[in-house]
Parts: sequence; structure tokens; C-alpha cells
Amino acid sequence: MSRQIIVGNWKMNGTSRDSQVLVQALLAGLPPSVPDVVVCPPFTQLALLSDALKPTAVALGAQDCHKDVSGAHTGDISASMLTDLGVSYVILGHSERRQEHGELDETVREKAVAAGKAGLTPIVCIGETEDQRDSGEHFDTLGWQIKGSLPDGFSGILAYEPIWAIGTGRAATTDEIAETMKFLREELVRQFGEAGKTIRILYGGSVNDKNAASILAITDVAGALVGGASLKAEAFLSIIGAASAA
Ligand SMILES: O=C[C@H](O)COP(=O)(O)O
Repeated sequence: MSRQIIVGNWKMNGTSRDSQVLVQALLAGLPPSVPDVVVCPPFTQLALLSDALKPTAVALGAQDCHKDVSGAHTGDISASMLTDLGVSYVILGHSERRQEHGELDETVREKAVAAGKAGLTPIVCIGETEDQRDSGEHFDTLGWQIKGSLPDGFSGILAYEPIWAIGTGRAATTDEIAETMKFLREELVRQFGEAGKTIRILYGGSVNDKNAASILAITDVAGALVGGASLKAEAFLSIIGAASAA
């Protein structure tokens, strides 16, 4: 099995001081053999953390970027502005952005292209609503999201986050994740051929220190995209530990 990747999405949380304290606690507690670890703070803390993380095993990610390189886009940040700050990864198409900002698959795809051109690794999120799962439309939904959100030649990471599992404390079951991973892998191969075999797939949605080991052991789960638990050093370190052992 290839090295796993654990991504902490801090969302819109924390002051500069909180971030520094959290990162110091993380760095102090990292196990000797670490998986790939990425933290994605709010934009305002990227510069600060870039310096703190530079000489360490923890990489820096952002939570979004614009599809254009520059221009009249008030309030937005381009992919090259992120690489300029030492950012290596960017989360794109998170369901909170799709829901709160009306982001469509096409926009997510354009952002993924921009991210790749700037040298960032895009982490593209997809996931079904509870209604879509209950009515048996989840695989169709995920298939369309892959088709719409991932550009040709995509070489980033796919994150499967069932919307009903995000922030609810109700992670998908290991059976649900395993079945979905199988579907996603088949779909990636159908859409990208041989290259679809190597795209890493993360699971996200109420991953915590208790369930991480069983989720990370599922075939084709290459890591986790962690929200709430990534804000607590002890819980996040425990998830990192589970990935090291997986
Ligand atoms: O990006 C992270 C996901 O939205 C998961 O969040 P959560 O771990 O708080 O459920």
C-alpha cells in the first residue's frame, strides 16, 4: 500500500495565535514515521504557518483558489499567489463551497486546471446528499461529479465526502465506504483509463481518533480529509498515528 495522506481542513476557525499553538503541538507530537500530513488553515494564516512549517514534515494547503491567474476578482486568491506563499495543496469543490457559494462542477474543474498549472496538488471534493443516498442516486451523482469536476489529465487527489457525514459525528459505515470506493475506482478507470488507477482517493466526513484506523484500512482509501478533529492536536495526531500504522 502506498503512503497515506492525512489532510486537516481547519475551515473558518482560529486566530493566528490558535494556529501557532496547534501547529507547535502537532510538530511536537508527530510519530517517527509519518504519512503525508497537510494542514489547510484559513487564507489569513498561510503566510505565518508557511514559515513555521517550512523545515518540517507537514505541508501547507489552502481551502480554495480562483480559476484565473490575476484580474478583477475582489476577495479572491489565485493559485499562483498560494504557491508564492509556499502552499503545496489546495482543496477544491468542498460541499460547503458548492452549497454556500453555488460552485458548479465546471468551476471546480477550471480551478483544478489553474491549481495544476501553478504547481499545486488539487484535492477535489465530491459527495452525495442524504436524499441522494436514500433514493439510490448516490453513484449517479458521484459519477457526474467526477466527470464534471476533474479535468482531462487530472493528477491530483479525489476526496469522497458524503455531505450527510460532514460535521455530524455520523461517519459513513465501513461497508458504505468500501462499496463507494470500489465504485469510484471503477469510474476513475472508466473516465481516465490507466491513469485512473493511480489517482489517490481520500474519505472525509466525521473522521475521528476512534474510527480512523478502521476507515484507513479499507481498500483504496488513501487517507482522510479531516475537519473538526483536525482542530484538536491530540485527535489529529491519533489519526496520523493510525495512518502510519495502516
Ligand atoms: O473537509 C473536511 C470535511 O468537511 C469533514 O469535516 P468533519 O471531519 O468535521 O466532518
